[in-house]
Amino acid sequence: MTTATYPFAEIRRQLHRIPEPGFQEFKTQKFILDYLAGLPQHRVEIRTWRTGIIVRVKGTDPRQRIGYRTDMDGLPIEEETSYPFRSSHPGYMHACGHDLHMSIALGILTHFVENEIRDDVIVLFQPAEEGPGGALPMLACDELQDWMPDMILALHIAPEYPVGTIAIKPGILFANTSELFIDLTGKGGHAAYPHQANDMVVAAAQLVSQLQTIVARNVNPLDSGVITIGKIEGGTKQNIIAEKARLEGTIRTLSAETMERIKGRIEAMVRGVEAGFECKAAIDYGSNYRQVYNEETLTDEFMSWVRETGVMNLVECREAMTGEDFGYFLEKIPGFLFWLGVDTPYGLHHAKIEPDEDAIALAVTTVTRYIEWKSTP
Ligand SMILES: CC(=O)N[C@@H](CCC[C@H](N)C(=O)O)C(=O)O
Repeated sequence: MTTATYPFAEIRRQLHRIPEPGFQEFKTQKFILDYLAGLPQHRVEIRTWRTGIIVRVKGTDPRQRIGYRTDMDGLPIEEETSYPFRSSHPGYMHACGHDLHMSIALGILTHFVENEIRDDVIVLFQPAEEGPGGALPMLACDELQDWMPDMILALHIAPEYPVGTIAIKPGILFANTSELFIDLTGKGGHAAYPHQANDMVVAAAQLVSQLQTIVARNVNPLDSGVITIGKIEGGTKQNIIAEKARLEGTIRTLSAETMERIKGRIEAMVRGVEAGFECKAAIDYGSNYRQVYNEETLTDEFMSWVRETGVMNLVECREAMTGEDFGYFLEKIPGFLFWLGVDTPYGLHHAKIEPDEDAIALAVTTVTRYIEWKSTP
């Protein structure tokens, strides 16, 4: 961790203390609203939507609305960083950088409150990116309709790149995602009488192993897919045969066709487990996110601008199997998302991740300069 004194790093630390689940970002929303209340009000209009916030920074002679979006929610992870400003919410942590994303959004917004710009700048604080997904309902909400941006951008922290790096590519950047929940119900019983029960721990174990064959055996090796089961629950006590088990996971693909193929194979395997173990199974796909697809013209232009200005180092990266509901914004509005290097040995969703806060000021400078450039007559 650096000892950055930049004010938005301090804001990030305060936000880091209060990670909240999707659509429960009440303290986060209040913190941001309190901050916004301290800004000169004649340049801003503020609307709330559920736990989200939409801010319009008024341009002097607006010809377009330029959007910038940040996510807001934390993750159910018990923090293990060395920070003195660790999460004050037991079992919750900002482990995906949304605290940095929000502080950068506030830095950008503050810049345009203090420095006039021709066009309107719309800053979106979007809840529930980690699930169940705030982007789709936010896009449909009444509060956004007359402020809908003409172009939009966002960033995501990237642990693997040095500070001062932007990594991006035109076209697909993040995968299609689908959550996966499978509930198995059999017959419980005494541990010593397996012949009188249907053990759902054994059924779940077999199903997890079978699911791992789908990408290896059913997906074209030249295509990409991931099935991760991140959580298994089952049973009640060590000497009771489990009546119920639940698998929770996520599916990732680079194409909609592969997503359908994988879901078809999951359904077939689950039917097989039902028959084989004489149990009942229910599949729920939870929330699904569209791929993040960077609009080619704007992305190429942004990449050239970064190279020419030298504001940061530019890396043309490969696509990743991460998901982001910002993909829904990009389906409707031309724009792009880029990775922002934060140089930490621990990856996203890790309890020890400590992003380098020097990236915050660099991101604010880069995005504000870019928006100013796009807004120049
Ligand atoms: C950037 C990032 O880590 N995003 C999350 C999005 C989660 C989508 C959904 N809840 C799922 O688990 O499928 C990710 O895990 O990639």
